[in-house]
Amino acid sequence: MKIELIGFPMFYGCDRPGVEQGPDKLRAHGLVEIFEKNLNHVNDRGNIEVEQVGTEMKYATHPSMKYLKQVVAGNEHLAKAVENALRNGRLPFTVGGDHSLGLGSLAGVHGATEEDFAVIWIDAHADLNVTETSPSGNIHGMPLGASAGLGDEILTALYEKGQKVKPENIYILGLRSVDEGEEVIIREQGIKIWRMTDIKEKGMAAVIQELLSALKESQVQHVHLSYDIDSLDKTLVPGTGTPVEDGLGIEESQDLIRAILGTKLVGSIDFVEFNPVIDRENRTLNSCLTMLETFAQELGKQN
Ligand SMILES: NC(=[NH2+])NCCC[C@H](N)C(=O)O
Ligand SMILES: [Mn+2]
Ligand SMILES: [Mn+2]
Repeated sequence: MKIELIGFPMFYGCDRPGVEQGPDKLRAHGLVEIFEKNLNHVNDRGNIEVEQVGTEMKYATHPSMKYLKQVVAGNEHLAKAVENALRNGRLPFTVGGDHSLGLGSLAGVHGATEEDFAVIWIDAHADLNVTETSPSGNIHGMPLGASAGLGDEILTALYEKGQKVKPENIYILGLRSVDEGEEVIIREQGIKIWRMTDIKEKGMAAVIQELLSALKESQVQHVHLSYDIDSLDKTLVPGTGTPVEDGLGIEESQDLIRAILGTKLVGSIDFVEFNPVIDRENRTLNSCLTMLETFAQELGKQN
């Protein structure tokens, strides 16, 4: 298993500075070494270039989608990097930055894979908004919807025109903050979800079984795993822009990650929304390092 680490230092998608420091903060605390300890081939290709602009650019390209041009430009670069990594036989592991990077990541996966692939989105939020349903205008609330071909063409046509992933191949886990418009999209598109209430009711083991059997049935050969750290309970991640209570515990999250990676179908990963500037007592940093260690260990078993 060869890993390509990609940093995506962007805050434009969440409109909250600090999250762009996530990749370098994690590097300073051993990100690369965590992977090297567990895997033979790790290439840190550094950070994707992100244009630096001031707040006057927030609504310069669109009346409600913030920093639209900058988000699109950065994600076009990311898509290329992800596609290249996959074509070179590596697993792209993209570290954010805000979750708008799902746009570039999924576009890159779509570019490199011939067949349908699945997306597992672990998140307190659905990130399925379109311009009309978004309560904030923050594009990090839209990447999954746009990748499914919903909403404004500027986002759906990013990197390549059209839908990147079929709604029937989307699985969201950890949900507990879903906007009204997103609820409608989930229903209409038949997107498979497990809310925190489902996880608490059934237990993580049962949810994992449901997820794995649905995946198996779909027969996809590539799974993209997008991990938003705000899926964890807000007490574990004070350093994230949109924390939500009643989230996953570390062990639950580790069980889930181990089971998903255990399928050996995961070919690309995102790790997003760590904002070191608003962290408290390094709680979020430590949660991130613990989870990254779990990712690395499990990927290491795939040799
Ligand atoms: N990737 C995230 N943390 N997304 C949070 C999105 C919050 C809210 N649903 C919005 O669209 O503004
Ligand atoms: Mn998210
Ligand atoms: Mn989230």
